[in-house]
Amino acid sequence: MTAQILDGKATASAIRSELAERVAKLVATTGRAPGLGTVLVGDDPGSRAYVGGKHRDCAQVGIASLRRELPADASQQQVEETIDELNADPACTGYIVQLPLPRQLDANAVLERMDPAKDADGLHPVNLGRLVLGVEAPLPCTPRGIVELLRRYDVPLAGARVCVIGRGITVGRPIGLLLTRRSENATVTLCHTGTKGLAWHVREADIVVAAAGSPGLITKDMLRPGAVVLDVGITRTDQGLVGDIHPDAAQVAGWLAPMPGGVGPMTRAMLLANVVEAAERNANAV
Ligand SMILES: Nc1nc2c(c(=O)[nH]1)N[C@@H](CN(C=O)c1ccc(C(=O)N[C@@H](CCC(=O)O)C(=O)O)cc1)CN2
Repeated sequence: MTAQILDGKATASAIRSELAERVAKLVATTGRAPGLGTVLVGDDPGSRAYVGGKHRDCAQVGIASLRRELPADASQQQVEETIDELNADPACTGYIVQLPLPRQLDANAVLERMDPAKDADGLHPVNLGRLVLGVEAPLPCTPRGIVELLRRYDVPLAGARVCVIGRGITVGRPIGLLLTRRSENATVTLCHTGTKGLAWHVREADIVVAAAGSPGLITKDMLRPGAVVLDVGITRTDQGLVGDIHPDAAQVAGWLAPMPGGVGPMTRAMLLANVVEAAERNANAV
């Protein structure tokens, strides 16, 4: 067996076309394009590339770009002043702070300082709290992208056993909250570095979301034959980018969202969706 591909690149491209139409409508009705702001601190090449990709996507769908860059040794105060400026800027519909931040900065304090209504990443504590409460809020982009990718390929979630590996703030923790909503109705096991018997948990799962950042962690012998496998891990090595799913896993999986070309492009598309939805909410509020 060779896994069928959950093609995030093609799906994200289709979503961008849908969003471009919604942006054109917003421009026609409000006279203004939505604006996405990004705050990039330091010069990590990966973070710089992701931010660049976000602005290229914006240009494609007609969203305006507001780029803020700070040096690697920026102080907490400098970052918070940038946050205050974007909170106050009417041209900024929503924005993100590219993570991770350099060590000297308190990322939680930065996220808390954001206006929750402008939080395009769904990572402000108020928005994460709304997710827990089941109240409408912008959703974190990678978890939302995973759910959207599975939905567009008709992969059933109701009753599915999902094993998530990784407990980070952008993927592992929020995906459990999303998938266990009544509308998705999956059962989620969240594994992490303290989990005993990882292979047992993975083998129990119908759907595996690997977001540990540990190259080749999930091997074919760990998988239930036919499982749906999503590779969210990205490690930069001298040999290039390596995912958490070992290449051999494709021999056993039923469906595979590969890295690259699976969940990553969906993350970017969902950021645009969050911005367009914020702009639509603002337009309906006036
Ligand atoms: N504020 C945030 N920071 C981070 C997030 C996030 O959602 N919000 N997620 C990641 C980085 N990220 C977006 O910011 C991101 C990661 C990967 C991709 C992507 O398209 N990956 C490609 C492969 C990488 C490449 O080609 O260079 C793929 O999977 O095809 C997009 C966005 C951490 N920080």
